[in-house]
Amino acid sequence: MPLPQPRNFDNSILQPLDTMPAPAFCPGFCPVPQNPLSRGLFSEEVQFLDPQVQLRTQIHQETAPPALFPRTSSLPVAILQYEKVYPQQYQPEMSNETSLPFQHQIPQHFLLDTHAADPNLPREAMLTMAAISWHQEHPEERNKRTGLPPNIRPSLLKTRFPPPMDLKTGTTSLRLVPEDIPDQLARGSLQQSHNKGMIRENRPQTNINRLKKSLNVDSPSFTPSTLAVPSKTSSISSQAANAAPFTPRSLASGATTPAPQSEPQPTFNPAQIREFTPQNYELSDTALATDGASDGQSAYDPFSMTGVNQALGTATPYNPYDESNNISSNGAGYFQTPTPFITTNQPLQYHLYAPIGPHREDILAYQRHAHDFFMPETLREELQKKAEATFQVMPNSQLPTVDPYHSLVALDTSHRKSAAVFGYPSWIYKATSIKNGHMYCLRRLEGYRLTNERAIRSVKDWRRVNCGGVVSVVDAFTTRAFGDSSLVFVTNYHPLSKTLVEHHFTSTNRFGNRISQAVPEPVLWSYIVQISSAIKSVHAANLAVRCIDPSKVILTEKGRIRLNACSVLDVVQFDAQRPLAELQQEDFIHFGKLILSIATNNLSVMASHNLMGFVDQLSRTYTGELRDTIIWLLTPAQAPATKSVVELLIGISNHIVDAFDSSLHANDTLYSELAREVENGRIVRLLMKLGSINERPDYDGELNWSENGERYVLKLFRDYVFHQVNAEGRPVVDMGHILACLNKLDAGSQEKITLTSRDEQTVFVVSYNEVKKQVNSAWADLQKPSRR
Ligand SMILES: Nc1ncnc2c1ncn2[C@@H]1O[C@H](COP(=O)(O)OP(=O)(O)OP(=O)(O)O)[C@@H](O)[C@H]1O
Repeated sequence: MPLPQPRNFDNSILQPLDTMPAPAFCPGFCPVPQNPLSRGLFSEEVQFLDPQVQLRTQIHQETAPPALFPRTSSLPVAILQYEKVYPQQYQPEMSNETSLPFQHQIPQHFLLDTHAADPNLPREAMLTMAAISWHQEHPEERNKRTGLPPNIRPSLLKTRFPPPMDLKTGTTSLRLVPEDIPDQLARGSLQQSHNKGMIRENRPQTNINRLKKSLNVDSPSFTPSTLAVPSKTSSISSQAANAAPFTPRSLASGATTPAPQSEPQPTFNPAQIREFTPQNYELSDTALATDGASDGQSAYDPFSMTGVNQALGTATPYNPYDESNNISSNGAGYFQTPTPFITTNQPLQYHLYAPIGPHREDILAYQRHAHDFFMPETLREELQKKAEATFQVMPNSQLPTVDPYHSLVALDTSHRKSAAVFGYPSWIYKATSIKNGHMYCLRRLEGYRLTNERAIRSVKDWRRVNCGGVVSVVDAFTTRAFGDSSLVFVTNYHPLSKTLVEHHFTSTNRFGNRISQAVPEPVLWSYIVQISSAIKSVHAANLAVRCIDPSKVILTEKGRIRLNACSVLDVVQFDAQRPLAELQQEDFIHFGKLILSIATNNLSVMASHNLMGFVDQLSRTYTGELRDTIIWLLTPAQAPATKSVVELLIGISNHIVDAFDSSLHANDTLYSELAREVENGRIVRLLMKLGSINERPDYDGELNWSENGERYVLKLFRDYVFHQVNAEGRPVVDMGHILACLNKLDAGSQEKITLTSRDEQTVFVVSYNEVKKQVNSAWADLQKPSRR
């Protein structure tokens, strides 16, 4: 079969597809990403819409410039800057500006740095100098060798995925299409594709018969009717959307009548195809040309900020995320009635979230790990473990319900209970309150008999103590639910907390021997500052802590301690009626012993009366200032003088400032993490909206609701974000791309993207802002009450 000769191609590369011999080398286009990762052999598939011909050319890797491919390159190259030509014309035709034989159409978003979350995307393409000069220097030879009609022009075959990145086999596709497709063919093809309902076609189009039937973006049949006659009600004008890509050539050149109108056909009227008819494209926006200045006319903009709205002259009638609109802002509402379900005790798979593999430190700003978009793994794991501990239940538990607390879980780590601290063995449980669903910590003193009602009422005073360094006391009562007479103290629950004994005195080496490691001095100062602040609050409430013991101070987060079991001794030793001033002075001594025991790593300090030996040990490891502070705490004031906590605070003010500063830093860090999660929360909301709209089987009796009007663009947008494929039809899975797209959608960016229908016959160029309005409009539809 004699092959038609494309004007711009050396006919040596013309091969019929069905025989498909090894393609001959032909200099041509080579999209070359700047990122050195993507270097490698690159081939291009060139197809002609001419039913007879499909071409395939192989681009040799040696077309790459020496600078980019030092090992293999030898030929000089010219670099095409597509940014220059793209905004003016998206029409797949030869660019006069560059006087190059083919213009490789790369959608603009591939060229933008902001889109560079995927480092694989090329930002410019190359044409070998050899190819340019051959085409320029041999016009006659080229005409002689290539015989395609002059209306054959190249265009992109696939635009919905980024040009490929496969190191070895990356391919992209060009195709050549006639400038004016015979109308019969066009009509037939479009009708077919319309009837097929845009059935997905994933495979690269290699079938000539398919080409016969299909259209391309050049076809005038796809011209929206409203583009031909721009009107005020047209929601997307070509000017507004920079929608040159949608403009048939005749429109771009100033003609107002596209080809189909000059030859009316009863079988096809593009204006009847809802997908391509902009009258439903944007329900309320009449001024897209003003770059979103008409936002106020949309039903609502849930993401708008007041300041921005003012700047844009917009008004938001209803913002569903406005705090005032929230029905319930208390997350605890979700857990109000936890059911005591039986669960196998499987640990969460924390490792699944952890970034695995080598960490590359030398990556550029835009080459980020997916994990960079989320909170640090350590923090996430800590929070998840705490959540898991909080909602842990004990299947088949023998523990009773202690009204109003149920689902008791024992927190004690040992069965051996000493009565050393309170005079009674004490047990600790986590429990859920039936009143509000919150978790509390129950401390049960076994075998306690209440003799004086006033004793238990003293706990009420502890409710007034509101200090971050004290575990809040909620309630106290006696109960026989455990089969004995028990006294129960209810305090706040801090999941996965450890006592200072567990934290500092139980670490062992691999032989089971205790490690005695000196606790760093800054840690001790941090404890001193925190406990001083707690004591200040307690003393200010006319109470005494009484129980400052390493086993009754809990570590709830890293470096964060709280005084626990306050109020217990007030009840248990109520009858002793010791004066408050004496108890408060005693607090300083207990405080001094606590720090001394941690500093010397010796628990016997707490019971010892001769402390000077321990104090002397301090000077080996710690500064004189710490030693002096401990001595001050341990030394009773000479009567009638008393020590006050304010005195202490003045003495350690230096360290208080340090602690305050590090607390501010920690606060800042958490705040920025929180801000990052806020963005992720927004993305989840966007996904929920898109998920509700996309592929909805019917809406208000309308079966194709999710396929029609603006929803069709959303469907294509979903493909663009989630279903990208490379030239071989393989999925391109890039979380960076997904997140970047969704963030831009959320922000309503003016950046334009190219959306291609699944049969690759229709191309929309829309901005994220327009897609965002479509999402909001469709979402508003869904929220409307039924019309029936
Ligand atoms: N409010 C609380 N929230 C969460 N866990 C707590 C709370 N209070 C104590 N715990 C945990 O319960 C466990 C037991 O605490 P407890 O005060 O009984 O210490 P202990 O070392 O068992 O002392 P003792 O031998 O005197 O009973 C510890 O792991 C502690 O971290």
